[in-house]
Amino acid sequence: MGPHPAVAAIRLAVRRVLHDILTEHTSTPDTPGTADAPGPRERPASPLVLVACSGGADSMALASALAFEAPRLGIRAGGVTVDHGLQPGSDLRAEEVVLRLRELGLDPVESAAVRVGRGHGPEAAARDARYAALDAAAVRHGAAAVLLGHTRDDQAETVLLGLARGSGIRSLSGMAAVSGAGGRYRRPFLQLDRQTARKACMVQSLPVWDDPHNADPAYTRSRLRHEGLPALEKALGKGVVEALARTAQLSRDDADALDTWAGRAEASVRDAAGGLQCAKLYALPSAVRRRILRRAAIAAGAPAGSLFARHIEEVDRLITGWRGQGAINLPGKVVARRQGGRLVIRQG
Ligand SMILES: Nc1ncnc2c1ncn2[C@@H]1O[C@H](COP(=O)(O)OP(=O)(O)OP(=O)(O)O)[C@@H](O)[C@H]1O
Repeated sequence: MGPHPAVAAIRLAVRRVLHDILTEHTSTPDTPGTADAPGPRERPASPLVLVACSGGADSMALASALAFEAPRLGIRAGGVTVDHGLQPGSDLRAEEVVLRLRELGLDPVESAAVRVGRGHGPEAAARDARYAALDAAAVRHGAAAVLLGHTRDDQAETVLLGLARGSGIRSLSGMAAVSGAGGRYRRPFLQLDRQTARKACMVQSLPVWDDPHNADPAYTRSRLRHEGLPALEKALGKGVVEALARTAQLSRDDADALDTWAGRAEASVRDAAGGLQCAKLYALPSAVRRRILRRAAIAAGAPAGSLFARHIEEVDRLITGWRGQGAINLPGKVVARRQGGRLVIRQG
C-alpha cells in the first residue's frame, strides 16, 4: 500500500524542488578561487538542503518530506529552528524541535537564538531576525538551499494583505517560490493547502506545536486567517484561496514584465548629468514612469521598505501635475526637485 494521499502530496512537492536544486548544483561551475584560496574550490558532491522549522504543522510536514526524499536523491538534509525568545520557555521548545528533526534523521540540526529588535512592528521585526539567522546558518553550513513551509493559504493571506496596502501589483504577487540571495529560499508548499500539511503530520504521528501567535487576534495575519478568510470563503465560496494564490502568480508575471520595461526605459530618460528628462517621463505609461521614479529614489538612498506609493505619487505630480510646487522630501533624506525640464532626485 502506498503512503496516505496527504503524505504523497507533500513528498511530491518536495521532490520537485529537490530535483531543481540538484540540477542547479550539478550545472553550476565550482566557486572560483580567491586570494586566500587560489584555484577553484571544489563543490561538495552532495548538496546540503536545510529546512527552516518552527515546529508547526507546515514546517514539520516539510521536514518529514525532506528527510524522506533527500537521501533518495543523494542530497544531505539538515534543519534550523529559530528561537525568537519572545515567549517564556521558547528555548526549551526550540530544543524539542531540534530533537524532533534529529529523530527524522536530519543532520546537521541547530537551534539559532535571535534578539528581536523593535521598529516597524513586532511581526516584521521577528521576520527580519529570523531571515538573518537562516541566512547565517545557510552560509555557515554551505547549504545549497533553505526550504520554507509557506502554503497556499499563507500565499492567499499575503495577497490580501498586499491588496489592503493599496500599493500595486508587486504587493499582490505574494511570496515567490524561489527568493533570497542566489535563490537560497525555496517554498515547496506554495501550491499545497494547509490542511494537507496538517493531515500529513497527523497520519505520520508527528507532534506539532501550535504557535499561540497564530491565534492571537492582536496580529493582523492572525485576524485575517481566523476571521477574514473564512468570511471571504463564506461569501465567495471555497475556491477563493486558490484564486488568490493564482492572482499572486499572475501579478508576479505582470510586475516582472513592468520592472523589465522600466529598467530599459530608465536609461533613455536619464540625461548626461544624471537627471531625468520630464518630457520623456511624461510620455511613458504611468505604471512604467512610477517604477522609474521609485528606482531613482532608491538609487539616491531612500530605503525601499520606507518608500510608499504615496511618496511616489507626490513625486509623479512633479511630472504630471506641474504647477511650480516645491521639493518633495522622501525617506532617507532624499529630495526630489524639478529644475526646469529636469527632475533631480538626490540626497540632502
Ligand atoms: N521559529 C522558526 N524557526 C525556523 N523557521 C521558521 C520559524 N518560524 C517560521 N519559520 C519558517 O517560515 C515558514 C512560515 O512561517 P509562518 O510562521 O509564517 O507560517 P506558519 O503557517 O505558522 O508555519 P508553521 O506551521 O511551519 O509554523 C515556516 O513554515 C517555516 O519554514
